[in-house]
Amino acid sequence: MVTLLKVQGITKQFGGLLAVDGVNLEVRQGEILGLIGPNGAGKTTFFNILTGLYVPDEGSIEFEGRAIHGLKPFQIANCGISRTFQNIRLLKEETVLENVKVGMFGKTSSGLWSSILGLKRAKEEERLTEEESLRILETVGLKGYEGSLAGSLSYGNQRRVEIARALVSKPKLLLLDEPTAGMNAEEVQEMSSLIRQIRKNGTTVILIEHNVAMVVGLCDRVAVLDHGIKIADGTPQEIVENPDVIEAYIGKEEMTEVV
Ligand SMILES: Nc1ncnc2c1ncn2[C@@H]1O[C@H](COP(=O)(O)OP(=O)(O)OP(=O)(O)O)[C@@H](O)[C@H]1O
Repeated sequence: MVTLLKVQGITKQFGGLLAVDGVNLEVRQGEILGLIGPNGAGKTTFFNILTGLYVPDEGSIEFEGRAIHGLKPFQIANCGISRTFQNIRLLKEETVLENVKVGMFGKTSSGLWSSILGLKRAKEEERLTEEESLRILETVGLKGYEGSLAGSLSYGNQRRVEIARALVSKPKLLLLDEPTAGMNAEEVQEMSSLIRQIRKNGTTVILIEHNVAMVVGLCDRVAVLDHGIKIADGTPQEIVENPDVIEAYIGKEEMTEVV
């Protein structure tokens, strides 16, 4: 399988704390990779490094063979990496459609002045963005919600809007930071189906997730962080049987439930 993302020796320190410590990780095109680990293990910091919010102290990141560490967030987004956040970040007083269209920001080629002056090219881009946003809303199961205020939607549906916003720019790699946080069992099932659909449509996924049963059922491979160090990487079955993982993270009882 083709390697999409290759991370080598990535390290990030905050004061005396090594939040991410020499992490190596390869992500293959078309896979769903789970990233798990206890609270404070460095998972979100790792996403922040991948997306350019943090510059790593050491290490390299290649995306499709091109070095991307040190690039600005918008440059990394333009390479085809998109994300959602742990805490829902929507414009709650705006419509669902407007929220999704925001995901195209920086992608359209018409400049600010063309937009303000309503030039033909800007209008055409606006129409295409709207069309694509409506298509993505249908993919994530929100057809008919485009005119609703984002803040009026259920928690689960707000998460879908966030995912739609991340997908509208047609990313090659989607990073999902705890997409099922606060969801009930039915919503978790629906989220798993949506992630499978996203992969089927051609997007590779890295998923930070605390719900181990979901990770085991959904992911092709799982990587485990503990205190910033990657302690394991393998198939879900290998991970749930790995003694280091059991000790560091989940505890024997919980692990046996999902094996
Ligand atoms: N900007 C920052 N400044 C200082 N410390 C930070 C910063 N960002 C993260 N940290 C610290 O780095 C460590 C890793 O945090 P991170 O949020 O990456 O963990 P996590 O695995 O995502 O945890 P959780 O599962 O709770 O979301 C934590 O100790 C955190 O307090």
